[in-house]
Order: sequence, then C-alpha cells, then structure tokens
Amino acid sequence: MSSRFYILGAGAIGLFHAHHIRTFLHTPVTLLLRAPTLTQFHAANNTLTIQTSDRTVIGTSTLDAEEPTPDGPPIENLIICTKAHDTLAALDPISPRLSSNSTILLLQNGVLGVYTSLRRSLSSPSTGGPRILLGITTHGVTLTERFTAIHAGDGETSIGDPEQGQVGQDRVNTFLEHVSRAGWSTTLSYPDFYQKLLLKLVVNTCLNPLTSLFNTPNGSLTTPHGQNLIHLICKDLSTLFPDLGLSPTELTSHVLDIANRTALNRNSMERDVYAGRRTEVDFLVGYCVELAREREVEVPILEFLWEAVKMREEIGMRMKREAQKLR
Ligand SMILES: NC(=O)C1=CN([C@@H]2O[C@H](COP(=O)(O)OP(=O)(O)OC[C@H]3O[C@@H](n4cnc5c(N)ncnc54)[C@H](OP(=O)(O)O)[C@@H]3O)[C@@H](O)[C@H]2O)C=CC1
Ligand SMILES: CC(C)(CO)C(=O)C(=O)O
Repeated sequence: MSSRFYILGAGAIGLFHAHHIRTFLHTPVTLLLRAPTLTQFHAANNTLTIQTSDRTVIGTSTLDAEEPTPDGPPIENLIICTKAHDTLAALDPISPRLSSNSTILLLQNGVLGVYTSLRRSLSSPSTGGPRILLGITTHGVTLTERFTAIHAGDGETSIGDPEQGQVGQDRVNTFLEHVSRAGWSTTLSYPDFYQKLLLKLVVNTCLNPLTSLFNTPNGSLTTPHGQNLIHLICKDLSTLFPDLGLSPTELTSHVLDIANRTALNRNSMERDVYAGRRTEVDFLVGYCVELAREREVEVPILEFLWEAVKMREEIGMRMKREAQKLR
C-alpha cells in the first residue's frame, strides 16, 4: 500500500486531520485544492498552522498540494472532509484515480447520507470499486486565516467499517492501523460505531436546525420551551431508530446534555444559515425523512423541520445575494 494520504476538503477539519497524519505518521500528505486555494497555499509556502484558542501555536505542517484532476497517480488513501453536499462534485474529477486499491474515509457530518449517495455512484468493492469507511469527529476546529486552524474544542476522531469482510479487507486494515497511530479510534465493531453515529445524528438533527431557526447558540435550547421542542423531535427519531433502544425522554436527556456542554457554541448549520451559505440539513434531517419514507414510518415533526430549515436557508442565501448587489 502507498503510504501517501490525500485530503479532499482542506477546510478546518481537513487541515486539522492532515496535520495529525503528517505529525504522527510521518507519511506524505497531499491536499487536493481547487485552483484559487492552491495558489493561496503556495503563497503560504505550503504550510498550515494549528493554534489553541488563545493563539498559541500547537504545530505547523508543510504538505504537498495539487489540483483535483483525473490525471495523476492512483489514489489509495483518501480522506474526504468537504461539507456533505459538496462531496459528489468534489470527488468527480479524481474518480478515475480510484480503484479497488483505494480506501476512502468520510470525515464529515451527515456521513450516513453521503455514504448512501456515494455507494449509488461508485462501483462496489466486488466490482472493482473503492472501500468506504465512516468517521465521526467531536473536535471543534475553526479557521482564522485560510491555512490557520484554531483547535477550539478537544474531542476524538473515531472510525467505523460498514463493509467489514468485503473484498480488500487487508488493505482497509492497513489503513486503519496507520490512522490509529494518529490517535484515531478504530477498534469499535460496526454495530457499536453505528450506535454512536446514530446518537450523533440525533444530536445534530435536534440542535443544529433549532439553533438555525432561532439564531441562538446551543445552550439557549435548554429552557422549558427548548426542551419541549427537542422532545417532539426525539419522539420521531425514537420511532425511526428503534434499534437505538432509547425512549424519547432518554434521547432528549442526551441532547440536552450536549447542549449544556456546548452551551456557547454556534454550530455550523447556524453559522451557515446566517452567512447565506447552503447547510448540511439535507444530509441530517433530510436523510432521516428519506429513511422514514423508505421504512414507511410517519415523522411529521422531522418533515416540518426539514422544510423550515430549507426555507431559512433560502432566505439567508437571498439576503446574501441582495447585499452583494448593493455593494
Ligand atoms: N469544523 C468543525 O469543528 C467540525 C466540522 N464537522 C464536519 O466536518 C465537515 C467539514 O467541516 P469544516 O472543515 O468545518 O468545513 P470547511 O467549510 O471549513 O471546509 C470544507 C472545505 O471543502 C473544500 N471544498 C468544497 N468543495 C470542494 C471541491 N469541489 N474540491 C475541493 N475542495 C472543496 C472547501 O475549499 P475552498 O476553501 O476551496 O472553498 C473548504 O475548504 C463538515 O461536514 C462539518 O459538518 C464535524 C465536526 C466539527
Ligand atoms: C454537537 C454539536 C451540535 C456541537 O455544536 C455539533 O456537532 C456541531 O457543532 O455540529
């Protein structure tokens, strides 16, 4: 196996994890950057910096970088850290470089929805396609300058293998063994990892949409009305995911615990809505609604929530366009 890791989506999470790989594995890392970003990276001497919240430098890494194009060496180890809705378009130009020797790790919110759409568009492992791993990260990272990331909240990165036992397992095991040296957790069985993934989906499906609609940080949802709203959403989620074995009240307590622990945090969906950007709602609430339709389960609160956030997103994008016209 080639030891080079490619990172597609070199924003806050991509840079942070690229730095981990370079620092702990000492293997070559290539950032796949679109033309304007590649020029900026060259101007920064191909160097990224990770800092603490008080701007103390934790470390720097100097990395290779290239444009994502169809020509180039085969890509064996790929980590995708774009926003969920950008994945397919970002992957398209490099897809000829993927093969049955490739392992792709999705390190994004909404990975279950991304995984479903990638599996529809890529060949399966048994017909010469890449293997796909799913990742969860609870680190909090923001960008101050384009290649300076602030590690604002310590967390962990864990990986699950939804295709365990399929063609290419030796190669996937080598990938997992490599990234475990960066301190990422790779030992959970897929059923345990899936449980963790669903709980994260529940948290993101409650907190991110509600804070986006009300323009507040996570902690403001712990009031009685906030708790009632979370409970209503958790009733649908508990019906949709009976395998979690948690009642709506238990799910609500879990969500409130995270809301308390991240009280001051303005999550990415809330920030995206107010910056007039597209959000990841289709891969969080939308994923749940589409799964419910497939399973013929009624989830009226989730249906409402999806539409409400799409409407809020539309308003944010329109306001941004109008503000740009006035400039
Ligand atoms: N930040 C955080 O603390 C956390 C984030 N996450 C999740 O991680 C994922 C990434 O988040 P984050 O790093 O914050 O997002 P960012 O917006 O900072 O980074 C996304 C990057 O993707 C790049 N990109 C988009 N389209 C393409 C393309 N076609 N080709 C190449 N690159 C492309 C963008 O590059 P360009 O600069 O050129 O536009 C951008 O730098 C999301 O799913 C998010 O929800 C999860 C937990 C915490
Ligand atoms: C847990 C939570 C909701 C913390 O804000 C998060 O994952 C996010 O910001 O997207």
